[in-house]
Amino acid sequence: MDAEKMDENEWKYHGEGNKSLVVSHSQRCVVLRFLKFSPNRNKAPEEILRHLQNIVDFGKHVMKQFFGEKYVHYGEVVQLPLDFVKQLCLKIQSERPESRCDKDLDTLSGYAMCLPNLTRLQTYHFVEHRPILCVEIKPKCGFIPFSSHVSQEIKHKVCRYCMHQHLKVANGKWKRLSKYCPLDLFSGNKQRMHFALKSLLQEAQNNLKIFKNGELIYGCKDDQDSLSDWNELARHLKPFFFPANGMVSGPHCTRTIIKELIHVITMTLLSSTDACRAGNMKTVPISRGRSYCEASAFSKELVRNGKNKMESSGLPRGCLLYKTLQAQMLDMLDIEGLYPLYNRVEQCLEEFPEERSTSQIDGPYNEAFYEKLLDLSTEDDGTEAFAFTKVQQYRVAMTAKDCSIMISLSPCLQDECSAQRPVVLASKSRFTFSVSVLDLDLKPYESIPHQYKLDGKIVNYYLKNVQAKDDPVMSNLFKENEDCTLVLHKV
Ligand SMILES: O=P(O)(O)O[C@@H]1[C@@H](OP(=O)(O)O)[C@H](OP(=O)(O)O)[C@H](O)[C@H](OP(=O)(O)O)[C@H]1OP(=O)(O)O
Ligand SMILES: Nc1ncnc2c1ncn2[C@@H]1O[C@H](COP(=O)(O)OP(=O)(O)OP(=O)(O)O)[C@@H](O)[C@H]1O
Repeated sequence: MDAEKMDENEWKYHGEGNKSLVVSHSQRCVVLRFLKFSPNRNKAPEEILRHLQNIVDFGKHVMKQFFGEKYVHYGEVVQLPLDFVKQLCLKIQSERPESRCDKDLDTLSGYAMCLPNLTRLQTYHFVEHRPILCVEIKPKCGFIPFSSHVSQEIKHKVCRYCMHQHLKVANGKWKRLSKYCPLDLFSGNKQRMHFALKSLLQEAQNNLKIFKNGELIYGCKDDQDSLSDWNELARHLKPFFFPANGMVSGPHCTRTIIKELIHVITMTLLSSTDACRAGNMKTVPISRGRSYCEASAFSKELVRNGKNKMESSGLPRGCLLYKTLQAQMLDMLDIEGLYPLYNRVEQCLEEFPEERSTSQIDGPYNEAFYEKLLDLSTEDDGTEAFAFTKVQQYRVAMTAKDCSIMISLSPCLQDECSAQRPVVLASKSRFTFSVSVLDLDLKPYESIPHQYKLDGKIVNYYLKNVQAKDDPVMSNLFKENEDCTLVLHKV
């Protein structure tokens, strides 16, 4: 990128989350990712540079090891002319969703990250000219805590996402409850995965977005503003899935196209396209915890239909969902077991402030940082070293619980075949595809007390307002099925 020749008119607003804002280049397949801050909380340019460099290093030296080279695009830090950033900020301001405007784009440092535009690219080095469809999923936490530190039984039965839904609707963040349950998506069972994906399509919230040729065509722009018409989506998808035939439109056609989409996403999510270093390490306890969530609409439906076996086929070891789950499971103690260790770290830092840098809390996130994450013991020997390791593992797990998966699909012909590019088949079409993971910024050490409080709030709200009203017959039925365990392959 030639910093001298930056022209804000070549860039457009692409999207944003809570901490960063992304603009895409209109011709080239790259995006710029800027940090955002609350007004008047601007940091010194050197601090921002270090923060961004930390994000890149964390992707490069840590998350790449967990997820595999092909799945992680860590990009690079770039320095941009301040004038360009200021003009860009003015240009995109009107397109920003209101709910995200509590934070401002950093226009003072001139630093940003440059990344491949994953909604338009199949591989980093490949510029695509053919149409491209991209599905972004933020799957959230895919397991139920197995830690003995958990104090409320409900946390062993209902997953955090399903409990949190009730609090979010009560707080007005979303209008309706979603039927999506991450445990269904992470089950590896196709029927459960289909149900999870259909639920995401019904109520996308901030967990699903669909892009066509880099433009958002489905999902939330804003808490208030969402593109969620299935007929409209089917109209966009039809040329991808039924390129040759003139299927009539209507509800049947829409359903068929949506089914095709769900099938293709499931297959790509189960595909193994990369190997990684952490794949060889003995990771997290397997076959622990429950493999289904009592609140999942799928589970409830099965029980209602008198079926007492919850299928959990297990995820193939090489697929991105499996790797995401393994990284999430670095949270072995649950926030309830972790919080006392955080306090131990705090006490240590008070006495020995220099430990903050020795223990790499604020980086550098290098090979040494990664190596320290590999100690999976859960026996507390009372040392500070144990506490530091568990705190860092927890931060990595939280990052994996909040990342997004990007699946890009590009139609290809039958005779087009490449050893490097996997292919997924639909009934009447085929696609080359790639799967990537994004938003791999290490969660801050300082957010741990917030996590602890939020966990309490979510559980208490659920116990008071939801579980108390639930049918007791239902929970008795579930008791009969408690032998189901998480079936993951041994490593
Ligand atoms: O705590 P959660 O599960 O609500 O996750 C937060 C997300 O809310 P969600 O539930 O996905 O709607 C939240 O997403 P939204 O801003 O609500 O779209 C952020 O991703 C937040 O991360 P950070 O503080 O920006 O680093 C996320 O916070 P972390 O918990 O990952 O720190
Ligand atoms: N490399 C990329 N290519 C294409 N789109 C991207 C890329 N990186 C981010 N995006 C888009 O920008 C949105 C916001 O980015 P991101 O999730 O990194 O923001 P965030 O503020 O860190 O999120 P959070 O709210 O989870 O903290 C994403 O949901 C995605 O749609």
